[in-house]
Amino acid sequence: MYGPSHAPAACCIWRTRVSRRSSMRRSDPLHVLLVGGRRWLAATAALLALTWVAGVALLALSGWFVTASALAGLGALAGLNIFTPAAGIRAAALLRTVARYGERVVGHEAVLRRLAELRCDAFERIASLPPVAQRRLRSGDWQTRLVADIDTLDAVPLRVIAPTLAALASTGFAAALAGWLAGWTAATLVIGVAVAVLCAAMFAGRAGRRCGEALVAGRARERIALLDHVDGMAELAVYGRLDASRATLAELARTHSRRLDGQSAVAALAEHAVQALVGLGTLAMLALALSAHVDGSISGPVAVLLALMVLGLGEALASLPGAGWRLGESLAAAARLDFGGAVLADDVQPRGDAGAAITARALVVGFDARRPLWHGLDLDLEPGVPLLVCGPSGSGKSALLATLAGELDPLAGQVRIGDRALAECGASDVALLAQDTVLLDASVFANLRLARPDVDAHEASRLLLAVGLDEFADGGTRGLRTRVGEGAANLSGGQARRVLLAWLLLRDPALALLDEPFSGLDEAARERAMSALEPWLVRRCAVIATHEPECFPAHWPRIERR
Ligand SMILES: Nc1ncnc2c1ncn2[C@@H]1O[C@H](COP(=O)(O)OP(=O)(O)OP(=O)(O)O)[C@@H](O)[C@H]1O
Repeated sequence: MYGPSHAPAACCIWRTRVSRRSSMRRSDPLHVLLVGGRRWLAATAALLALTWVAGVALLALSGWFVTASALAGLGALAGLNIFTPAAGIRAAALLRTVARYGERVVGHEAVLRRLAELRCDAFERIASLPPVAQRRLRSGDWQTRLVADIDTLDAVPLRVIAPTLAALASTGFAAALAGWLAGWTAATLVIGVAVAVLCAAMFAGRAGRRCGEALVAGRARERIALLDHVDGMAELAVYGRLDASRATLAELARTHSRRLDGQSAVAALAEHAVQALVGLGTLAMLALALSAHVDGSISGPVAVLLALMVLGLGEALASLPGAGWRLGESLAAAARLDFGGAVLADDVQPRGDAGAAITARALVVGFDARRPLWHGLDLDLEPGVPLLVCGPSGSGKSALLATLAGELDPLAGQVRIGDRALAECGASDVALLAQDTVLLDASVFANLRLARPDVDAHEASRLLLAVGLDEFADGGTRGLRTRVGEGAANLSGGQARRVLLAWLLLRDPALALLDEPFSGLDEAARERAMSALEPWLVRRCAVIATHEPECFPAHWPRIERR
């Protein structure tokens, strides 16, 4: 309502959520993904290496067996031990299938768990941003960060780190086998092929990084524009800008698909380069092995085994360029989840600010500098002396509260909490109960736990009783687990308001801003809620916008705009 972004309103209740996570989880997402899940990642890489080694063994052993059978001829076949190689081939085939299945299960289990954690972390970060910083994020932007950017990160463990480690292990295995069977020249050739593919991967990585960065930024721009278009459709139609907005969207989509084409071209080029290098490597190994066979140092079947082993290694090496070009996209996505060094609610300056004074100097409030709603307002708020803001409907009471909460930029002047400017304060410093603050479609208890995650059923029930919601307290007719429904459809307006009051009482902000806190309550409910609220209000600075100043103690100061 008060700015370009929907995030503040949507996150209003979430913003209070206090993280109890370890400091590791607050570091950058790649660290969380790789260090936090290192055991799973190691298991994934090991299973992938096993898959590829089994693949190499399968191809090489099959080649050896077919060649040995062919060379032995029909007559001598009876003398050839076919059982050991056949068992080896079957074992390699079975191992390859089982290891591949295990790699998929372990890898995805690990990554999906980590992505879920990252998503919660990112949500907490956005919700904990000071309102001023929160408003800088457009709704499409924070949705892109929470969904698409986090999804992009799954490439790092699954398509970058695990395949690279597994490709190195497979190369090591193939080089060792080649060295054992045909000497150091064959081993060097295997390593040479791997190094050549690695160079191609680095080239693809450099090209892909630029492409990936542009893709991530473009995707965010496209989603922001799309949501702005859908949200503002009525206004765009009224001002005749619908076609222009559609054209912008189409242009963004075209640019995005051009970038995707560019990325596919890099991937295809890298894939062909790997196939060419592996093909050349296979031919080189065949030539080397045949010359060793002519020398008599290795048998014919072993020569074929060596050549096919290089061919089999191609599957492992083919993953390297993909790892390179995906890294750019993932790094760009990870950078977008940094939120400019945003801090979580409990990272913000040590609290104990609950007793701090709030000052506003020469504050000008409004939506239009030519018609300010409040002009040159000076406020000195002391804890224990709540200020009532009165005035007729539309006079700017909510606008003043939104400005004090940092959700609406002042037209001039500034607000300070203690010795800090409002922009430096964390979301936990200010609690705004706006007229449109909503409950989430979850249980009453879950909604209360958003204010303080460690609150127990006993404490939650105590507060619900205090605000007159006996039916939702533990053991009440409906109970704490009552689902509030979408838009609190399962609750009356007065009940929803009192759940929000209980939610507010669980918080400990330096500045409490209440907009018509008792709307929808009858006199008895209002009096009960007031007696719960009053001791909480007088422990901090508070500003209350109201049409009913007579509901509050007569000695509380008030300002009025007519
Ligand atoms: N986003 C906005 N952009 C422009 N003007 C707005 C916006 N939101 C509110 N206004 C206007 O600002 C004025 C003050 O609105 P505000 O909601 O602060 O009044 P209020 O005193 O809180 O009213 P009420 O008592 O009915 O809640 C109104 O004229 C309103 O139409």
